[in-house]
Amino acid sequence: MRIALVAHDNKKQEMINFTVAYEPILKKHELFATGTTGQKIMDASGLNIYRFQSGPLGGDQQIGALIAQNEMDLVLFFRDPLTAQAHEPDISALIRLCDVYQIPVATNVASGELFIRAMERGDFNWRTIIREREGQSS
Ligand SMILES: O=C(CO)COP(=O)(O)O
Repeated sequence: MRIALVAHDNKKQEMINFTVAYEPILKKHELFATGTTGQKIMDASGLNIYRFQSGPLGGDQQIGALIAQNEMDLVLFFRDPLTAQAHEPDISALIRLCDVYQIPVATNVASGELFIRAMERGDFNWRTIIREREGQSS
């Protein structure tokens, strides 16, 4: 599974705690993140993460592009709902694309935990099937 990890500044510590706690599961997957989130996770854990640009500099859009190409399976985006973000349109666009392509997206740590456990149980194996099928037809 390809997993995108994104956290706004006030949620970065939650994301770090989350990824450290679930490192044994996460390390079995291909991980992507926006710039600062990815750096902080790598500093705190042994996880290897492909980092895009920082969110305000286009990182959310880069993740959105992978979703539009059907190359992302799960998005864990711990949003800060109490702080205005200069790149709000990019954030909305990323979440919108998740809905367009029916990609599971968790916007807080509670739903993130449910998703990670579901993934470990194999509940998201349908994503692999869809990706392989679409890969063959294109
Ligand atoms: O702003 C973000 C997502 O909208 C996150 O970006 P950073 O991980 O670079 O802080």
